[in-house]
Amino acid sequence: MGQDASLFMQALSGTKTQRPPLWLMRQAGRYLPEYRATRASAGSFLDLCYNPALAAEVTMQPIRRFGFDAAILFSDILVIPHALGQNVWFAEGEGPRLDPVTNNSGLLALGAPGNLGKLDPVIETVVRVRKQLQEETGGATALIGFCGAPWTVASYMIAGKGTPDQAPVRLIAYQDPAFLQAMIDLLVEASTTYLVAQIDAGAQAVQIFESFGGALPPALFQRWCYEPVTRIIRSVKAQRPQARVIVFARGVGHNLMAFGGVAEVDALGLDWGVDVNWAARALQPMKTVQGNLDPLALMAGGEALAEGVRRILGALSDGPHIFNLGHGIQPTTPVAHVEELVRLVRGA
Ligand SMILES: Cc1c2[nH]c(c1CCC(=O)O)Cc1[nH]c(c(CCC(=O)O)c1C)Cc1[nH]c(c(CCC(=O)O)c1C)Cc1[nH]c(c(C)c1CCC(=O)O)C2
Repeated sequence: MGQDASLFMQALSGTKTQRPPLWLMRQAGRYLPEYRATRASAGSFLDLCYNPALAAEVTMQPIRRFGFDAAILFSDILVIPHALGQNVWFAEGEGPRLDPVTNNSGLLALGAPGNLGKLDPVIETVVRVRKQLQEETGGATALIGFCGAPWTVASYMIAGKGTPDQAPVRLIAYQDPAFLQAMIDLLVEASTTYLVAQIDAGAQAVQIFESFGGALPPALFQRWCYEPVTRIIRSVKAQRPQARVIVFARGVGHNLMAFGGVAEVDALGLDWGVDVNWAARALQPMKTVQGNLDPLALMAGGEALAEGVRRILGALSDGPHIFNLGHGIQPTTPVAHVEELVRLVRGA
């Protein structure tokens, strides 16, 4: 079965499909009891990311339960700094922690961008998932690989944790742009190598998560979001033209138009702050759009969920559209609400 046989790949290739394909950002995770069970048996979160059998298992869990149209590789955006030699760990209940890198000597202590051997188990996970998808869905479910965008990953590398408004990286962007540029360049190179490896292992599409794009003032957007992300995409597409690329730049508003003008971008992710009627007019004529249900409408369920789904389908059904949330699913979301979402989107 060719890759265009899946609804998801058709939509990503610019086709308006009969119903929008559906998947959810962070669809493998703590809202699923079977994830919590596997996670408990794996050891640490990074142990789970680097265990191909278990990582493949949790990637498949939401596919088996909900029949989503795409699976997303189970890993994390912070495996790149980890592979480059930065100390990264996930403190229980606190989120990611890293030993901060704040100057050139810290950067020089990290490994070369081409040396990503630590990520071999993640690449092995991609191989396994693609095989399982082929066996269990006949290829009807596509496989998405991913990485974080350089600005978002750099914000963790510099601050050593998640920070309100990404103040540490923003300050460095003003105080020491040469250092930040060196870090971003390292991440562009490593991310490109990593995405090409995921594609070669079986990922049909890749998504770049610029989760903290909204922290960038307009004057800084071009240099720290648009340029690094576009460099990655152009390089990946030059090497693997068959791959499809989704940009999820959260909080950048009308700057999504900039990515709409990049020929190598196939789809634009819409966060829950984007007006879908604007997206239908301004973005969808250029690109497939993906999103943008508020994850809290899904958590709430009932009429809030039904109304959110109706509004999105009403605005975006005239062009290529992939149904998704406007950001990752929250851990306390009831599974029954996800089942309801699937029914609503499939019109069943
Ligand atoms: C910023 C970011 C991170 N990781 C990611 C982003 C970008 C997307 C976004 O903005 O949400 C991306 C990510 N993280 C994870 C995936 C796996 C695939 C999937 O989407 O199902 C993906 C695509 C697993 C994960 N990554 C993490 C978990 C939870 C850890 C656990 O199970 O203990 C999972 C399932 C940990 C993580 N990893 C990160 C944070 C902030 C946290 C802690 C917060 C949280 O727990 O949700 C960094």
